[in-house]
This record gives sequence, C-alpha cells and structure tokens, in this order.
Amino acid sequence: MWRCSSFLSSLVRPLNRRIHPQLAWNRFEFAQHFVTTEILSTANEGVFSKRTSPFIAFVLGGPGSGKGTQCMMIADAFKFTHLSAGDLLRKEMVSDGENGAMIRNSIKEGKIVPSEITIRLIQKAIESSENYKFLIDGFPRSDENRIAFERIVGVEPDLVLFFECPEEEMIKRVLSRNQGRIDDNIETVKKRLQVFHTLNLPVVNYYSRKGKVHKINAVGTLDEIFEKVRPLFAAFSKDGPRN
Ligand SMILES: Nc1ncnc2c1ncn2[C@@H]1O[C@H](COP(=O)(O)OP(=O)(O)OP(=O)(O)O)[C@@H](O)[C@H]1O
Ligand SMILES: O=c1ccn([C@@H]2O[C@H](COP(=O)(O)O)[C@@H](O)[C@H]2O)c(=O)[nH]1
Ligand SMILES: [Mg+2]
Repeated sequence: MWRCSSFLSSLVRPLNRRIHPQLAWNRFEFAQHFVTTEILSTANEGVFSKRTSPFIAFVLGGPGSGKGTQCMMIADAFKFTHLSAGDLLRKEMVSDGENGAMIRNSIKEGKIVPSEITIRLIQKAIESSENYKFLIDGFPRSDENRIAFERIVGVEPDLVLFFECPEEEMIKRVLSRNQGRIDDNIETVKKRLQVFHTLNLPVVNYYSRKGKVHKINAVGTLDEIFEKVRPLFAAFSKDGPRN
C-alpha cells in the first residue's frame, strides 16, 4: 500500500539528506522519491500507477475567489492533499523563524514572498506527505514563482484551475471572511488585486497557452461551483468521488 511504501521510502530519504545536506531536495531526489514509492507500491491506483512524479494541480484566482473553499471540497471528495501557499506562509510567519517578520510584512502589504521561501515550504509539505496528489492553492503568484518552481522542483502541473470572479464579489467575500487575517482589509485587498492583475494573471495566461487551464466561473453557491470542478478530477480518479 502507498502508506507502507511511503514509510519504506522514508528510510531511503535520510541517505539523500546526508549526500545533500541542504534541506531542499534537488530534482533528482524529488523524482527518486516518487520512483521509489511507485516501485514499492502494490496498490492499483489506475491512471496513477505508472507515474513517477506527483500529480499536481495549481489552483489560482484572485483574493476571495474561493480557492481555499473549493480545494477543501476537492481534497475531501478526491483524496487530494490541499497545500495552501498562503497558509504555509502564515504558519511560517508565527513560527519564530528568521523570515517571520519579512513574511508578515509581505502579507500585510499584499506583496509576493521570495520564491525560494514559498517553494521550500511547499516542497517540504509534499515530501512529508504520504499522498501523491496535491492541490497547490494560491501558487505560483508570478512568472518568477512559476519558473523557480519548475527549476527547483522539476515538475509541471498536470492541470491548472482558475477561479474567475468579479472584483466586487471578491472584495465583498474577503471583507466578510472574519478569520482574523492581517490582509483582510480594504487597503490590502486593493493592493492584492493590483498584484493579481499584474503578476498572477500572466501565470494563468502562460498555462492557458499550454492548454492546461480550466476556467471556472466562481459565482454561485459552493455546491454549484463544485459541480463544475468535479468532472475535472473525476477524470483522473479511479475511485471517483467518495460522496
Ligand atoms: N461561492 C461562494 N459564494 C459566497 N461566498 C463564498 C464562496 N466561496 C467562498 N466563499 C467565502 O468567501 C470567503 C473567501 O473564500 P476563500 O477563503 O475560499 O477564498 P480564497 O480564494 O482562498 O481567498 P484568498 O486568496 O484570500 O485566500 C470565505 O469567507 C468563504 O467562505
Ligand atoms: O505563493 C504565495 C502565496 C501567498 N503569498 C502571500 O500570502 C498572501 C495571502 O495568500 P493567500 O493565498 O491569499 O492566502 C498573499 O497576498 C501574499 O502576500 C505569497 O507571497 N506567495
Ligand atoms: Mg485562500
């Protein structure tokens, strides 16, 4: 089973770490993890059984477009691991690490945290997961993010979801989210929207040109939106949704 093989491959990983003392995996190590896991796996995972790299879906959209909400529904229905880049950064921000203050300032200002930091957090989360299907929510935020991810991790997304939502609706949702986020205020939202247009959208355009983008109209009830998302993931899942 995957759990078992993942445990076995974890025995291999410390060796890699000794050879490469820097925490981040290089491309070879990353691929090797998934090759090892595949060889050891006896589970019949349908279209996934021949893969030697993780299945990655980037989930993009403006602030408040509903990425996190839909990711939770997809993860639950299709057994994906949901990695929100923003959540990983918020955790790092309060962890007393050396980058805490810089991350706090970037989030407060709606700015993009340096790629290496975000990618290290994403990579660590993938590495420590027993899963091989990941939703990466809110990343890449710029072409520079995207290029750095491809260079460091060495994999391309299998699909890209883009939640399209009118600006007034995004602003309304963010301002009524009420989760105590330091960026859920009108000043920061305006800055985030600007960053969305100038830096996030080029990433969507890049993957559109590669035929990887699935645009979803993000206006409607949660279930209405999920019904548009569901077929995209059902196509990749042997088991189909659990509900
Ligand atoms: N379809 C919807 N209709 C109305 N409200 C929604 C819908 N989807 C999500 N929301 C609400 O809008 C707010 C923002 O949603 P969510 O956190 O999922 O957005 P996001 O795209 O992850 O935003 P961010 O980029 O700021 O993290 C939340 O309070 C959520 O409950
Ligand atoms: O890849 C990323 C993702 C996020 N950030 C910073 O975090 C905030 C909030 O992100 P959400 O995805 O909306 O939770 C974002 O405005 C950026 O400041 C980042 O730098 N890089
Ligand atoms: Mg979110």
